[in-house]
Amino acid sequence: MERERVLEVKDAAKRFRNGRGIKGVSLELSRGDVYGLFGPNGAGKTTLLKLITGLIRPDRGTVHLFGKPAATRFEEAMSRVGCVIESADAYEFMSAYDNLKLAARFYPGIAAGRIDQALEEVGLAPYKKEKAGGFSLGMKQRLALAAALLPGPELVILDEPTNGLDIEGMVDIRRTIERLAREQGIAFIISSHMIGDMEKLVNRFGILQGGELIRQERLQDLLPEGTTLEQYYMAQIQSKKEADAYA
Ligand SMILES: Nc1ncnc2c1ncn2[C@@H]1O[C@H](COP(=O)(O)OP(=O)(O)OP(=O)(O)O)[C@@H](O)[C@H]1O
Repeated sequence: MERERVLEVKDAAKRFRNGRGIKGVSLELSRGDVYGLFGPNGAGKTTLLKLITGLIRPDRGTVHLFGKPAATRFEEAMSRVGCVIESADAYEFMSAYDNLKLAARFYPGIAAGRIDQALEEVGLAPYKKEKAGGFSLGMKQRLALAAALLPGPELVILDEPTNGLDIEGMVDIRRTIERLAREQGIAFIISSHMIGDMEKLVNRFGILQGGELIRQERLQDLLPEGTTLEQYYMAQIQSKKEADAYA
């Protein structure tokens, strides 16, 4: 049976004044997919995520969320999406619970008890009364994820969720995402530089380079025996650089 289509980006382009941006990107995500968005610094990953969440408008192309055009049915579409883009900042002087209470004001009609449930889902329930200022980076990332989970989203967009985390923090976030995708069928799109770590998590991935999606694959069966995703990634980036040099 075909899984429900959660996101469809068609031929999206955005060019900034400095000539950078993204060029003709198309991608699709279905329920339960965990999609890794990889690429060098400045490749356009954050730009693409911002475009999906309506933070910037494309010059060209379309974004459909749950089968509906995001441009005209934005609020309806975004009520089913959670995102953490660019910063996982919390109000340091407030408790984890109060941070989420504040975030919950963006989602009218949220069920009572949802805050506790979201804290439970990311493993922060025992720390709910503690001030976020005393949290480790990993705990702050989990708190930001909890805020994104508040509306009970079907798609979660995460920009560099493991950036700056130690190994334990990375494994922790990865396991949380894995569980949410498996148990709740939530689709994730995650930008990251931590390719080795993401290999264990994603079922699909795309490589952005110079604003173009140069590769888009299903992880299963892709890698020859003994090859890591990191090696595959480096080979793709290198061959695009060589192709561009000869063009
Ligand atoms: N608002 C903006 N105005 C002008 N240029 C921008 C703007 N936002 C992004 N850019 C440019 O677009 C390019 C892509 O940036 P983006 O942040 O999407 O890359 P990224 O792949 O997320 O990089 P990183 O891995 O470093 O976070 C960069 O060269 C950046 O300078």
